[in-house]
Amino acid sequence: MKQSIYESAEQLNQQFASRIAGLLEQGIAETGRASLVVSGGRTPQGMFKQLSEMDIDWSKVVITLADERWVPLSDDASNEKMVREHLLVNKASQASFVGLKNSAEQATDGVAQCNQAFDSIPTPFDVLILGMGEDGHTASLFPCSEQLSQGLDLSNQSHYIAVQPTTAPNWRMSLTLRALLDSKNTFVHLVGDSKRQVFEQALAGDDETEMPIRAVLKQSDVELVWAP
Ligand SMILES: O=C(O)[C@H](O)[C@@H](O)[C@H](O)[C@H](O)COP(=O)(O)O
Repeated sequence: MKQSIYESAEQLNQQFASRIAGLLEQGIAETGRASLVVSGGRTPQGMFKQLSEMDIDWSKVVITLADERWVPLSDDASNEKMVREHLLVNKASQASFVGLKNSAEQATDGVAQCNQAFDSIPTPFDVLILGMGEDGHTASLFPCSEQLSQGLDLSNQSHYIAVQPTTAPNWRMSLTLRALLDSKNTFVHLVGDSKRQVFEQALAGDDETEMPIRAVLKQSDVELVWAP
């Protein structure tokens, strides 16, 4: 597996952001548009700031999320809120954004609308950036959730799945494994020694229901991007 290891999170943020910008430019040159799928959580925030300042034609870029927490957009747990504050600013404010949280009361009732909105995202994705939780979840494919098997089922035609983690608050909306695999460039972006250890553990084993990130690692050409 390709690994890009940096000395510090600052160095990672700068260099990773410029690589992503290059891949998006390449996508625009090839097809006129490009898609960037990002994850929520804390890890990407510093990198988003750097990326937002990259000088590319953001008006041709569609940004979306790998997963979302089913909370109002004003809630601090909202990944869309975080992306709007950290990524859809500066030059990147010209990008289009496809959010996952919609007006459905329950995440399960929001899946159909997410699937419709998916049509406006160029596929295969140009860039997919995944995070990972300490339990081996990625996007919102949580090992503890009842819905995991549907999320990992490659014959599932839905692009999204509503998920209830038992170890984290809020229902989620997540891209399914099948949708996650349809990307030209897939990165797992991790910071810190404990995440690195969990990642090594994921690489060393086989059981996808124990650590769902394994399903992505086994089936796509993932690059690890890491800093201490
Ligand atoms: O909405 C989310 O929770 C995510 O997209 C999730 O998959 C995240 O990437 C990991 O939980 C890591 O989160 P941290 O970066 O906060 O550790």
